[in-house]
This record gives sequence, structure tokens and C-alpha cells, in this order.
Amino acid sequence: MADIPVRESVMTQGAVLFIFGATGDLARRKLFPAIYSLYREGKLAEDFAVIGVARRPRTEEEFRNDLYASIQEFSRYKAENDQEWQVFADHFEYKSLDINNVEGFHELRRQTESIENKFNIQGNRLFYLALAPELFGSVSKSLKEGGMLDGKGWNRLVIEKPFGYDLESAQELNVEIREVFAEEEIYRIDHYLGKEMVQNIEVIRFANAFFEPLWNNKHIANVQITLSETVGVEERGGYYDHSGALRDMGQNHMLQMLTMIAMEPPSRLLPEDIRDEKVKVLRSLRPFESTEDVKTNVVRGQYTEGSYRGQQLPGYREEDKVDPQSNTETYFASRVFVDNFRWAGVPFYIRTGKRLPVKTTEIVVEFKSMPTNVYLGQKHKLEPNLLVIRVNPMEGIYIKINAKKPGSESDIEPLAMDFCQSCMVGINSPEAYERLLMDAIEGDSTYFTRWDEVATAWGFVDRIAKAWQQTPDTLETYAAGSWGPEGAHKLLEQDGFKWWPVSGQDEDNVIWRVGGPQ
Ligand SMILES: NC(=O)C1=CN([C@@H]2O[C@H](COP(=O)(O)OP(=O)(O)OC[C@H]3O[C@@H](n4cnc5c(N)ncnc54)[C@H](OP(=O)(O)O)[C@@H]3O)[C@@H](O)[C@H]2O)C=CC1
Ligand SMILES: O=C1O[C@H](COP(=O)(O)O)[C@@H](O)[C@H](O)[C@H]1O
Repeated sequence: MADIPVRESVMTQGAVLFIFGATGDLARRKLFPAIYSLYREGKLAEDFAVIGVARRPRTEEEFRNDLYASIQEFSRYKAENDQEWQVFADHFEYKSLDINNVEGFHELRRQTESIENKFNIQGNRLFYLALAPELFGSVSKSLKEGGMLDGKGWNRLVIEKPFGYDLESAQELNVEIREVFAEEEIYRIDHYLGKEMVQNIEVIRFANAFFEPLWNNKHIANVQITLSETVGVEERGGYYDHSGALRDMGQNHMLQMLTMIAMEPPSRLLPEDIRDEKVKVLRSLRPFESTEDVKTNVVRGQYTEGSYRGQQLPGYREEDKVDPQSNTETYFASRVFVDNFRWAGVPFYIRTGKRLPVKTTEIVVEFKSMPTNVYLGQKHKLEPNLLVIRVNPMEGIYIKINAKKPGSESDIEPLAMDFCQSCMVGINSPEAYERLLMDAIEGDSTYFTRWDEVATAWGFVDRIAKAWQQTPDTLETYAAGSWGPEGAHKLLEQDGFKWWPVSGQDEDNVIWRVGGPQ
């Protein structure tokens, strides 16, 4: 087996990281654990510091206790040694302030200068906004007015998704931020771009002679992108009910994966070259022209009460902080066309939903049939060849081919060439947030979304959202724990295709191989 390519372990530049929203869910579950993993792997320079910012009061000791708890619960590495923990925790401070209060930012500046002196940090500042999007504009303004951008080094702004609610609000937000930060200083997160296998799509396509020649409408019948989750909306009902699956996952993760599959090879691997190619794909998406068009090509659903593996699951409308009459979709599937020379006529089917049977993200590339089937005389229907890119939680690629059944005279059966990357490197591979934090500190914007990408994606998605507003009756239902609404299957049946079974992991961590639990 060939060596698995791994990213080089580089050490980041010294900087102060500001986590705005330091008492929140994202910081606790993802950001602090990611910082700790980078530290444990020697990827953070000695001269780093973190200042957590939020409104609630916290003593330094309380903040470090929260930090410890988050790392013990969510990090790939656990703090085992008191001395080592103290050295790490000493790099963290807390500042209680309200984003809208500029005076607090003047205090934050003094605190920053003091911590920069303590660790001999040369003025580089990274501002991570793990906050509700309504606050992004105010933070940018307060950072400027509070003198936080007057350090001697670089300033970078990392912004969580969602970037706006629709194109109009995203534009307004962008204007507010751009009054303070240049586009090159803004790192818009889509954590799917930090996933190992999403980054690997590029390598699989552009480093292998046997994929690229087939990567077009002459040989590919359709592409299926599935992002299914077993969880419901958990504690995020308030946010989700306002957002729904299309905005929460469609505008960003789903379309970003589609661009990685569909983009042209860039001539160089510089961030702008890759982002240029991705935005061209987004611009080539065939826009939905009418509510009828949306009805034919997009399906949405909401989960109702159900059960899965013996466990009763509530319906979406019974979830905490969700409107009991909500019409928000927890599932959507769509048939999308990329109208360019390479992809004309090839349907891309995308689907995502909550409370489905398996946690998985998988991309299936289905190849066209052989020009003629010489085995038909022997009654063999040939299965199509598939290339399956497993993104999450299992990582790897899987190729389905037809071969002679061993020992038989001429029986043909599909067989799998299955490369399970996560089986080889283990589940301890870096989390998306680790890679993206590293990249932002290093100033590598390749796997962050540029403004024109975000805007074009919103433009595409807005047409769907507007059509849904006019057609409330198009919301289907599906039982929690099932594979989503009926309409999602019909979407493919009308083209003579079907969703291929996915692999993944269910709520009890039972691994599913293609076709079901094993
Ligand atoms: N959680 C997740 O898994 C994901 C979250 N995101 C995005 O990340 C962002 C944060 O999400 P999440 O952590 O879940 O949200 P939470 O509601 O858990 O946290 C919000 C944070 O913002 C702080 N905050 C709120 N108002 C102010 C204010 N006026 N001044 C200063 N601080 C304030 C809160 O602290 P306090 O109350 O102490 O002021 C808290 O720390 C959102 O944009 C979300 O959409 C994106 C992907 C996944
Ligand atoms: O951005 C989001 O992503 C998560 C799913 O991410 P994954 O890495 O666990 O696949 C989703 O649960 C959440 O609703 C959404 O905001």
C-alpha cells in the first residue's frame, strides 16, 4: 500500500487569537479542542496567546476550568499532566465585554498589549467570531474604534457561517465588514473545506491519470452528494428554525463540495486560482426560473415523530425552541445542473437532512454504462461503475467495478476496491477546525470562501427559498429515523437513477458499509 500523503507539520507564526463567543457552544466543542490539538502536536509557536471574549463574567480561573472541561470532553488529546496543562493554560486569558461597548475594546487593547509583551508576540492578531452573524458588523467596527487594529503585525478576521441569511443580508454584512477589513484579511469559514477528504477531492482528481480523462459528461451519468445526520436540532432550535436545511447546509457545505467535484483543474495551486475555478462552477449552476422549476427539481421535508433502533424520536415541531407550527425544512434534496462544456446534461443530486438513519457524508460518481453489454446473452445486467468518496465519518475512497465471480464459469458480480483512509491513519486524524485555524494563522486562504463565492451561492439558493415561500404546500414530511421524504426518490427516478446506499455510522456508532448496518 502506498504511503498516505499527510500535511507537513509546520509551526504557525506567533499571534494572539481572540475567540469572540468564548463561552459558547462552538468554542467549547470545536475551537478550544482544536487549539489544544495544535499545541500538543507542536504546531503552535511558543509565542501564542488566546483571549476569550464574551459578556458573562468569568475569573481567569473559571475560564481555564471551562477550557479544561472542554478539552477533556472534546479534544483528540486529553490533558494528562498537570505541569504541561499549566504551561498551556497560562497562554489563555478572558475578557468580559459587550460587543456594542467600545470602551470594553479599549480595555481589551491594553490587555492585548500586556499579553503580547508577556509572550513576546510581534503584534499579529487573529479575531475569530464565534458569534451570531448579527454581531459581525458591530465587532468589526468596535475593533477599529477600540484601537485593536493598530498593532505592529497583521490582522485577520475569521468568520463563522452562516454569512448572512440571504444575498441581500450577506451583501449588507459584507459592506460593514469591508469598511474595516480588506478581503484578503477575511477568512470565511466553511468547515467542510477543512475536512481531509474534501481537500483530497482535488488530489484524487488532479493527481491520478485514470480519473481526469473520464471526468466529464461523456463518461459520468450523474453525481450524488449526501450529507445525512442522525441528530435532530439539539440545543440549536432557535437558530435552526430561522435557517432550515437549505441555508444551514445547502448554501455552504453542499455547494462547496459540488464545486470541488466540478471545478476545472487550476493551472497553479495558489488560493486565488482554486477559488477562481470554484466560483466559475457556482456561476455555471443553472438557476431555477420559476416556482414550477423549483417544484420539479427541489424537494423539502420536515421530520415528524418516529423511532429508530427501538428509540422513540420526537417530531421537529416538538423540539425545544422550535415553533410548533413551523414550516422549516429539516431536509432538502435537489437536482442541479452545471451548464458548461464539461458537465452539460449531467445531473448533480444533492441531499441533506437531520434525523436520518446514518451520519455520513458521501459523494458518489456514477459512470455511464458500457457502449454495449457483450454479457447480455448470458443474462448479466452490468452494474454501473461507481467512485465513492467517503468524507465523513469514515474517510476513504471506494470503487465499484464488475468482475468475474471467482470459481464460476462466467458469472459477473460487482466488487469493491475499498480504501479506508480512516482505518489506516485511525480516527485520530486532525479535525477540520485544526486545519482551518492553522491555515488562518499561516495566511493561507485556499480553504476559506471568498466573497464572490458566498454571494453567488446565495443568489442560487435564494430562488429556491423564494419559491418555497409561495408554495407552503410543497413541504413533505418524513418519519424521524427514515431516509427522508418520498419526493427525494422520485427526483432520481424521473431520470432513471436511484440514490445509491451510503455507508457511515448510526447513533449507536454501528458502522454501515454500503447497503446497510454490518
Ligand atoms: N455550535 C456549532 O456547532 C456551530 C456554530 N456555528 C456558528 O458559530 C456561531 C456561534 O455559535 P454557537 O457557539 O453555537 O452560539 P452560542 O449561542 O452557544 O454562543 C454565542 C456566544 O456569543 C456570545 N455573545 C452573545 N452576544 C454577545 C455580545 N453582545 N457581546 C459579547 N459576546 C456575546 C455569548 O456569550 P455570552 O452569553 O457570555 O455573552 C456566547 O459566547 C454562530 O454564528 C453559529 O451559527 C457554525 C457551525 C457550527
Ligand atoms: O455547519 C453545520 O454542520 C453540522 C454538520 O457538520 P459535520 O462536520 O458534523 O458533518 C450541522 O450539524 C449543523 O447543523 C451545521 O450548522
